[in-house]
Amino acid sequence: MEMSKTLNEFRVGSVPTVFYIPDFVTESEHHHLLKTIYDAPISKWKSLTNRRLQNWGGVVHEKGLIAQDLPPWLTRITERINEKSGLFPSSVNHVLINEYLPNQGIMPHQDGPAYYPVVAILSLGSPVVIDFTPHPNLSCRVGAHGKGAEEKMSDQEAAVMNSCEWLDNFHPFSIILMPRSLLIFKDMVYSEYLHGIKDSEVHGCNRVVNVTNVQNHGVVQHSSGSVKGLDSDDTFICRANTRVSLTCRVVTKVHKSIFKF
Ligand SMILES: O=C(O)CCC(=O)C(=O)O
Ligand SMILES: [Fe+2]
Repeated sequence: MEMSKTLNEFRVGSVPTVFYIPDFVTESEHHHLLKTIYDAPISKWKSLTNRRLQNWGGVVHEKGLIAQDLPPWLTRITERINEKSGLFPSSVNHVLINEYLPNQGIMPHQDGPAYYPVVAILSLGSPVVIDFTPHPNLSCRVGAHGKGAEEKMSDQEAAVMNSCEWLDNFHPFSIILMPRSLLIFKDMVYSEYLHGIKDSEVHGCNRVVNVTNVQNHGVVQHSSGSVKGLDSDDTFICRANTRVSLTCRVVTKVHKSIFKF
């Protein structure tokens, strides 16, 4: 990341709380991170049905984080994320490392209330497309301004809800995550959108909002109509390799130990 640039210069798309920073780590750091991740004991990996993950920083419980110090090879990265973004209230204290084979992904989801509503995702390995979709309940929640469902909306509030204003502002969008890039999203994108990665080897790019960031890499292809599920002239990327991502967050409630003395 160029020192002179402010975070705002990395904003992408039409929502104001998504940032895409290319080249956040160097080629050499990329290589060493992957090596260190794969040098971890096999027991460090937890296998899920559609991906593997390593959990660093401790276990997240309902009541907060049973904290464990992050290893220095991770704090070197998380401290840079803290410093360059200026968006976290304290040091990043939790890192989830996800590994995806080319036909694996992660279902559309929200990260939930245990975390401070800022996420920084460092990408390694194969490029992928991450999709953001407005939460199905969004219309109710935005329209009611946080009121309980049983509370009645005023006519004015109902008018706001039905106006094009929010409809125009909340639509699906996608971002290509190149290796070595950092994606940051926060606030309403954290709370009002779902994010997910399709479990297919081909990812459509028609809704990608950061195409200019990836133009030089030659990864985006144009369909001639012969790729399954794509219309002619649709754009797409092919995932040939494994992707590894580091999801860096702050768990606000921290317990040093589960034992009381
Ligand atoms: O791998 C990614 O880019 C997304 C990971 C994610 O959404 C999560 O760990 O909650
Ligand atoms: Fe997530």
